[in-house]
Amino acid sequence: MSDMRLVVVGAAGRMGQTLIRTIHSIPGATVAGAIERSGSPHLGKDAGELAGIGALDVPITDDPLPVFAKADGVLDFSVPAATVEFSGYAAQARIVHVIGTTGCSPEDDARIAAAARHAPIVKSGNMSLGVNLLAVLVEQAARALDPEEFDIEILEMHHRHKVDAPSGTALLLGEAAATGRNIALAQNSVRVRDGHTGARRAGDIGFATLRGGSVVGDHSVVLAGAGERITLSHNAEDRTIFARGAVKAALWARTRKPGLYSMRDVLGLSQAETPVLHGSRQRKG
Ligand SMILES: NC(=O)C1=CN([C@@H]2O[C@H](COP(=O)(O)OP(=O)(O)OC[C@H]3O[C@@H](n4cnc5c(N)ncnc54)[C@H](OP(=O)(O)O)[C@@H]3O)[C@@H](O)[C@H]2O)C=CC1
Ligand SMILES: O=C(O)C1=N[C@H](C(=O)O)C[C@H](O)C1
Repeated sequence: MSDMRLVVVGAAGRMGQTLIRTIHSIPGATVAGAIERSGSPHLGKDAGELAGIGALDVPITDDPLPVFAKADGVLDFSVPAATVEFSGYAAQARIVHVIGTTGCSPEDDARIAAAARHAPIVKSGNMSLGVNLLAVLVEQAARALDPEEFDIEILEMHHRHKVDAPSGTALLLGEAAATGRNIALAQNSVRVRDGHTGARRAGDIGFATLRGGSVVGDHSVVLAGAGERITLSHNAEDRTIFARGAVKAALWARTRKPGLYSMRDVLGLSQAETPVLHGSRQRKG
């Protein structure tokens, strides 16, 4: 099969630049376009030069339609309003849309699900192998432990520029815990505590958010019982882990039917009792 031609939207952002570098380093994929918002100071610049890998002859543009028409897939780590719009354009072009954008509302998610009727979409709050394996472990731990005896709290820390909370990953881990307990997260989560809150309700899944400095992404799930605590955690040290996952998702989705898929589907963790993850990374040269 020919190289997959991938467009990066939000190409000048932290993830956008990481994606340009990562696509360029992975066999089977090529940078076919780079999109930024209208008015961005980066319009017209070469995407490769901006990402620090030298010219790729891919100018950054704010006109997605002609770029999508010549591409096989879109990697999108931008903002919710743009992601919803791009999901419509990708559906129109019948190309893969990989969505890493977090902070989407239920209405945004409904529009993305509608677009997935026409093209394959992979959406996940975290594209890394480690976090998706962690989610499987959290689900298993939550299933194994009695909610009357073990309280679940999810703690996350990110860099000072992050705009949404709790993080997409914290919510993904909360969903995993809720699935393990066979409950709905929305009805059993406490996302903020302040003032005289009263005692903790058994069965709640709590969230706590820290922001500061340059932290790429730290997540811990604490299962706290009387006299003992289990902590399952993941620390992201480099954004390349998310970008590699996104490219892997695009290559995987290329041969899939229209539908909304998760990173667990891509990594084969959806059904796995004992996940086999050896040799899942590839690199050029
Ligand atoms: N799922 C995962 O694995 C991961 C998800 N993320 C998520 O990805 C998103 C981006 O994160 P990050 O790269 O740190 O953020 P940045 O702010 O660095 O990047 C976002 C980019 O999108 C651009 N943008 C805004 N509006 C549009 C538009 N209409 N069209 C095209 N581009 C637009 C921004 O431009 P400007 O700044 O000029 O407004 C910016 O360059 C966040 O939601 C984050 O949570 C991040 C890492 C991993
Ligand atoms: O904004 C970020 O940086 C990150 N966002 C994602 C999230 O909201 O969980 C994934 C990762 O933790 C980095």
